[in-house]
Amino acid sequence: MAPFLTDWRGRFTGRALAVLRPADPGQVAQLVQACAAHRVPLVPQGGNTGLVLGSVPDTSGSAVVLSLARLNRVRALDPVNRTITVDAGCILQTIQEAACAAGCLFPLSLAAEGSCSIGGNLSTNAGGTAVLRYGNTRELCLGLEVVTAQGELWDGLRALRKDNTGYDLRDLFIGAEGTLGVITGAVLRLFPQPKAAITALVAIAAPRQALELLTLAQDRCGASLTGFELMSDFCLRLVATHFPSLAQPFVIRHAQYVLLELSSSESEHHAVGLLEETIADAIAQDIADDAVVATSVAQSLALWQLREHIPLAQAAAGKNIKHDIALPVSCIADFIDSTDTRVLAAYPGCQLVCFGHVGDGNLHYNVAPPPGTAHEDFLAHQDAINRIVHDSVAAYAGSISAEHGIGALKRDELKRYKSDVELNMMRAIKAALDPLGIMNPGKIL
Ligand SMILES: O=C(O)CC[C@@H](O)C(=O)O
Ligand SMILES: [Zn+2]
Repeated sequence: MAPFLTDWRGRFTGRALAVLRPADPGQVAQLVQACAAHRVPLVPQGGNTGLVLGSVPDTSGSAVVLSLARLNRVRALDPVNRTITVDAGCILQTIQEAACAAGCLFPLSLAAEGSCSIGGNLSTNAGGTAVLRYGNTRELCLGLEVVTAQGELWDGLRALRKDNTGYDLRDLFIGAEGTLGVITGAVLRLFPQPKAAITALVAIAAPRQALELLTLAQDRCGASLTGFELMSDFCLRLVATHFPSLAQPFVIRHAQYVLLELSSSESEHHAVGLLEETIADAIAQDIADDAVVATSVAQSLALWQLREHIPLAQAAAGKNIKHDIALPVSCIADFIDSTDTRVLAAYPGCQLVCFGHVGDGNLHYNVAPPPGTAHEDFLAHQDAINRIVHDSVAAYAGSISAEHGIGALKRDELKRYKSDVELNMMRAIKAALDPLGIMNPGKIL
């Protein structure tokens, strides 16, 4: 059972009575019925790539893990309706490839796409790198199939873009992290494939310039702007240390970088032209200091690899304290300035690994120990550091979880930052749909 009991970051290992591996939604329903009859808690699990301990059991050993991995079929694809219907255990990359083979795009894209599954993406309302243009997983889902906490199979696999027939149950299960029921299938939206996607790495002096560049790029490029990621020089140095084979384009270092992606429904020529004009404008207005534009798919991929290896480089460096936060885009530079000051005043020398989906107002504000300090020892400061960072998030009316969810890791933080009015509505929903409290207990609430 070992791989099902430990989280991706290796931070926590739970215990379980058993790992259940049903083959189809009917078997999931039967298993949930049996668990309900015997009051056995269930922990639904997809690819187990989550970062907030949402898909591993606690240490009581009283629960079973319900793996959806064998529910891995693409059920149907409708190129005219532009939808794909899939099992919950389908690997995200398999869905992307099936869409591509039909000349369509399924835009959800994140570093774990080779091993995460769509059920987990839906259950956490995963974000990733294409949210700016296509939205979160929630926006990409039209219908769901769910096994309720009573073990009934709800067929909500509607392939409709409009459906105003009462409470939106689909949206309740999305982002519920398996605490209300088990998602077993989904109807997802597909999009036309862009003709070209061009990437650039733009060097800037500070996060404030990233916001100016974002406004400029959105004004100039509109919906063609499909990616906008910020990363500090420290992040790229970390990648260079742990993945020296990845080429770093800048010889002279700059303080911050923006990875910018433009997609065109017209042609590569159009995308390159638009990107070059935008960057030239940014340099003329002193927003950007320098830039490299990828001139081939391989070069584009190499730039994205630098970005996607930041969490891997952090994992290789040792344990760190992660914050996945959302802010109004306009507050990002002020947030970084003021929070850096506060964290560094309390923990001189600690390493701030700040990067993320700035186009969506989503930062990964990760804190690692000062060089030479044992990473394990540093985790003792987790609560105090969370307090500084999350209080700062609250001061800017942000959110303590943008795209990773709450799981068990941030449950106490959620209690601190949500109002009683909101928490009580959430508890009422939980009690109504899962009165026995067997669905992923201890997660979120
Ligand atoms: O490890 C992190 O903090 C972020 C992981 C992921 O959301 C990413 O954007 O790469
Ligand atoms: Zn992210």
